[in-house]
Amino acid sequence: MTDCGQTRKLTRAKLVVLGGQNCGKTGKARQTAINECVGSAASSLESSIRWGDGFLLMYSITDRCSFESISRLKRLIDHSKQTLGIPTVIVANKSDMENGRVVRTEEGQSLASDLRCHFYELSVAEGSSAVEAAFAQLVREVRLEFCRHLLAMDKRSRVLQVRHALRNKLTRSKTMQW
Ligand SMILES: Nc1nc2c(ncn2[C@@H]2O[C@H](COP(=O)(O)OP(=O)(O)OP(=O)(O)O)[C@@H](O)[C@H]2O)c(=O)[nH]1
Repeated sequence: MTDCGQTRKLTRAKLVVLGGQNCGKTGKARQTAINECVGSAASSLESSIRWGDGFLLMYSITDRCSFESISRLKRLIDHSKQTLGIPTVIVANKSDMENGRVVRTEEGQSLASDLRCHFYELSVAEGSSAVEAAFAQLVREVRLEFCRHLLAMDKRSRVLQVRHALRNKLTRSKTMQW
């Protein structure tokens, strides 16, 4: 077991909800009663991405444009963070509006699988338990990433310590030879 959860804790995950207009971002952020910081794209997109630790990308099943913007947003996040491993979940909202559906569930699932993200189809308006589940998944991923980061830093600092000790030893033996 690692110590990253015990000695150094991630006190708050910074979560950002991004997506096209009218897809339900505001409702979702407001509904989420978890102890995390939730932001949406009120500031510029770039600064929201820089600020965030985890991203919830939302589209509406009644709006194909919002669906098509998801890949672009994911690319922007990957580019800005310079890594593909940023915690991200994809949410298809307005599942209660079956009559107006223009994006099939399988399309959302397939996109999420291509982008290696968890996928949820839900209705913010109906307040389904999937809303909480999506955020909980994102928080879990952010915590996991934080642990990975700490472990990598610990490993790097151990390597530096060993290198330093070796250098000291080598310097001492050289001094003795002289
Ligand atoms: N039927 C239905 N309507 C929803 C749902 N979620 C949000 N809405 C409605 O969609 C509209 C837009 O919701 P918002 O939460 O303001 O969407 P937004 O993405 O923050 O919108 P922008 O401010 O334009 O970015 C509102 O009229 C909501 O009531 C849902 O799950 N089902």
